[in-house]
Amino acid sequence: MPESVIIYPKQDKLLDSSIKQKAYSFLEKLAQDDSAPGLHIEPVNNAADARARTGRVDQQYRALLFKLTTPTSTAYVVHGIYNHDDAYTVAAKVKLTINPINGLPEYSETAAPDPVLTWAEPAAAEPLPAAPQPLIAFSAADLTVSLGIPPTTSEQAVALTSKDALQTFAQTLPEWQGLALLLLADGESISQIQQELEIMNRPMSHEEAATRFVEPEPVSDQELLDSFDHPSAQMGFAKLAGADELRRVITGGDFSAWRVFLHPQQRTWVRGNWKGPYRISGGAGTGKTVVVLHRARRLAVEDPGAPIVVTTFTTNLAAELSRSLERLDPDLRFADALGAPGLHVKGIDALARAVVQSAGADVSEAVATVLGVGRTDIGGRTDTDAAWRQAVLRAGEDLDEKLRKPAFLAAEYEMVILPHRITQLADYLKVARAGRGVRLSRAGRKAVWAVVEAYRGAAREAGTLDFAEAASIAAAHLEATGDRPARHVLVDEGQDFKPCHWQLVRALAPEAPNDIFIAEDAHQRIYGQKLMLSAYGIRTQGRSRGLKLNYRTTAQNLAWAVGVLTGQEVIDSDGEAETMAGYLSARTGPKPEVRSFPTLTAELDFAADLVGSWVGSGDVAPETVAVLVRDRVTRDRVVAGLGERGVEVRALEAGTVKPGYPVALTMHRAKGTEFARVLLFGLSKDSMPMGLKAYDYDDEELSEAQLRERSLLYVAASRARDELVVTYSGTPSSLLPASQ
Ligand SMILES: Nc1ncnc2c1ncn2[C@@H]1O[C@H](COP(=O)(O)OP(=O)(O)OP(=O)(O)O)[C@@H](O)[C@H]1O
Repeated sequence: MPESVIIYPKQDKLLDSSIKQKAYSFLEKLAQDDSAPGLHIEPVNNAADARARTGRVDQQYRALLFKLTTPTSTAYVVHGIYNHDDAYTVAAKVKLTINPINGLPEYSETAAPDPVLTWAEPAAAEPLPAAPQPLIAFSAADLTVSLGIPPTTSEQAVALTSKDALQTFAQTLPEWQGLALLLLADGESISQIQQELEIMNRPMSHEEAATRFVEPEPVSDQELLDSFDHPSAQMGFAKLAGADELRRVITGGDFSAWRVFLHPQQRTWVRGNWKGPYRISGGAGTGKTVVVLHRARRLAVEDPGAPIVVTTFTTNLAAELSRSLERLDPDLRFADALGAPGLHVKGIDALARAVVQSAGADVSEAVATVLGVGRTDIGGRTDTDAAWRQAVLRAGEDLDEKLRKPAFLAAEYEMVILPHRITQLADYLKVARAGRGVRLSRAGRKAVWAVVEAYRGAAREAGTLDFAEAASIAAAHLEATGDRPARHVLVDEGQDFKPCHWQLVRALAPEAPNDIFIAEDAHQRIYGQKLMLSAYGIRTQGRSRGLKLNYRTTAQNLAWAVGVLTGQEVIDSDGEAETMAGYLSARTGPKPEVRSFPTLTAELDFAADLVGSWVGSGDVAPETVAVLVRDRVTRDRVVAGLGERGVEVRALEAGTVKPGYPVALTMHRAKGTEFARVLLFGLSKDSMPMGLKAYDYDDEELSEAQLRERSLLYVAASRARDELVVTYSGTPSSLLPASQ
């Protein structure tokens, strides 16, 4: 019995939770055998389209489908799951057709459109200026004949004058149309949009187009089926071949299932070939990780013998990348050992450690290059903060009082001394300290160097290395031996990498086409300091225009998150100002709520009620609800406080989110994750910004540290897919954006 292809609409809210399970099992059976008894796949009397079929989901619900039959396959396009009678009413109106201008599949309604327009502009929301400026600078006819946006939609779109109304309107349209309108309103030209969406227009007059939209030309099932392969069609529909893929996407239920389908813009980065390193940038949730995953897969499939490294800043994120790659393609070949064919997915510090360990006794030479004295007892890990304090006590008497801080010393070490492989005072006295805020006189440098020698001496005695030293030594080892254990290196969350990490990335792969691919967002820099990639041998070949479309968060959550960074200058790793202009989301939802409480107890009471109601609603899986906090102490307080109030929440440290319970985690731990509903808890003046005193030795470093705290709040807020609530007790944090 031949399996059917299911073409499924990519809509979050297609199915309500009460019907989900039944709908899943109906579609699974349909994919396996459309003649199975119980499915009742039947043509519809009086249907607008002869391809319409209904299927029995249960006693109450019917699926409305469009059946496409070709000599080699059968496909069902799912229109929706409806109450029994509604399915027939919809079937009487809707036709599956092909857009006469651009060839994309679409539904057309035979009856007049519903006069109740939910997207209508709110009358009182904005004072009406004498002549309101339209947001879209093109005529309705242009939108129709050049892009294929239906005439009525085009007329409505060009009349809109408020962004909110456009946003709401865009949501009611097929995804490619909504996106095209948002991009037009953002100032893009029609030809830019044609390129981005990879659409061509069949030339015709406006009159002819208007007729074609009302009376579409007949199209064959084969043509319709093929039209779903168009990249822009894949924005709105998922073509699922066979029960396995269906199960992965539908019952998988998690957002990452959508990673299977790429936006045309993303495909360019996945498929592109470049002579050397390439870097993409984009705001939170714009699909950078998705690009990295798909590109890694593409390289692994195209070049099966190649050792490929996929790396990121933390071990947790690396584990997540590895799981996502397995989900994306269960047949991918993974390599446990660095240098073996296949995908080797590891955090950058773990990679450094692996290189150092595998070097055996030979590592001594690289240790000497970096630290001045060769040794092989390097198994331990230096506790950097304590070690710098000790070194200051031992040798810091000449060091300016305000520079005796671990934060200053660690930054000087990681940003200047290690990357330049400085092992002697004479070299430190000469080195250019580009990019460092603090000025140092000759005597100042001598005083710093004395502390560095004490730091290194203590680590030598203890047999330890710190993370930056390990990365530096790993890079030096690979450089010296000429060993290049990877053919391709892909980096996610590159904004947090430190100079030694980049030196290691460079040393992992030989300079060759497609050697290094980097995804980063300078706005999310929460660990590192700004730097120039070119200083570490990574010269990116022209920078890719940043990704702008946010797939994760609603426009409302996005606006709040962006508000946290408004007015801040953020520099990317080519030394250029990174902009958030044009960053947009096509999804809408409730406005984030900021709630103030007189006491922590009251804040916890509210948090317990809120989290309890989110979980109790059954709209979302419990593990997609998260409480994000600034530090571990608050996290544990939330877990205990909510527990006492009868709401079980699990603290998330290492490992993955387990199903069944909401989670509480620090904002740092939340990097790279996403949740349906997020509570940012404890956003009071005393808890955020945190730890700035450590940087008060220099104004520039202090403002970088402040920016990192802002970025951290931006990271946290941009984890929220649908709903975001922010609470504090007492005085609010100064980082909260002014109410919008
Ligand atoms: N083409 C796409 N279609 C639908 N959803 C997508 C697409 N690309 C990405 N997404 C979804 O958008 C969300 C964000 O993607 P991703 O994690 O790759 O973004 P990111 O840019 O790496 O975010 P961050 O920088 O915040 O970690 C994910 O849920 C992802 O599955």
